[in-house]
Amino acid sequence: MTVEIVHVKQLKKSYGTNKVLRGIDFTAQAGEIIGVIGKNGAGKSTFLEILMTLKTYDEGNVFVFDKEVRSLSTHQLEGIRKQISVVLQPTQFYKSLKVVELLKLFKAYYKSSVNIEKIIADFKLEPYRKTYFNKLSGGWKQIVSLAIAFLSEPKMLILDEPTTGLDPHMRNILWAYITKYNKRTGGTVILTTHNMDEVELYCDKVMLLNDGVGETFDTTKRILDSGYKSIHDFYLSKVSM
Ligand SMILES: Nc1ncnc2c1ncn2[C@@H]1O[C@H](COP(=O)(O)OP(=O)(O)OP(=O)(O)O)[C@@H](O)[C@H]1O
Repeated sequence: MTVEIVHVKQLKKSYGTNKVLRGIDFTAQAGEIIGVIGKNGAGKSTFLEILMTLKTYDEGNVFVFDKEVRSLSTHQLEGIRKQISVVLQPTQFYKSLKVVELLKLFKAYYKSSVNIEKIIADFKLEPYRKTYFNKLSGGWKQIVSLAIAFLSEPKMLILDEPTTGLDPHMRNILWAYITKYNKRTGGTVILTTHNMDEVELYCDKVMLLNDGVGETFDTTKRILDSGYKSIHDFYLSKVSM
């Protein structure tokens, strides 16, 4: 049986006169890993922020866990947000804490049963456990932010360009974690990336945002079976500069 986690119908969103989303249809079933792709400025982050319930929209319907986001009270929104994890930009607050302290703090906040030592091992954070967050390099800050996102054992994880700025080993570590989390908990992952190889390797489905609409929304396998050599080729043939 499939369980629908997100259902979007004819979603429209403008910033002033800039019509960014012009009628998006989209669904995410429990357990899917979906890659949202498209050129710079296509509206990927805007779309994800609407799914995170952080941004308002102008027209259409957005259902998350079967609830229409627009009609929810603040209290109901909080209930939904508890089940979603997102990677937000670290705040000033992070700076004064060591990696292990941050993880412990968020574990307590989320009332998570995840083992901190396992997270430290999985994300290769052992050498940095006592390093202050603000002394970490950009890529390691990102890894810590991602580790925090996994701490809550979310039903849905929304990641905006999670691998940008990570070296090849760290990308592999993150993808290994995402796929393990997905298999173990059946959690749904929706992410944006400009790396088409990652989409091809790890995503069940692909949503191509182009000119404000979902030009293609299909399984990675069907796209490849339809004759494209790779998702990279598919992207280049569909999207002009
Ligand atoms: N808060 C905002 N106010 C006004 N315009 C915005 C705002 N956020 C985004 N935009 C505009 O909306 C369009 C889509 O931006 P968005 O960041 O969603 O695209 P993106 O596909 O994530 O881009 P990238 O791949 O470069 O990160 C762009 O033209 C951008 O300038």
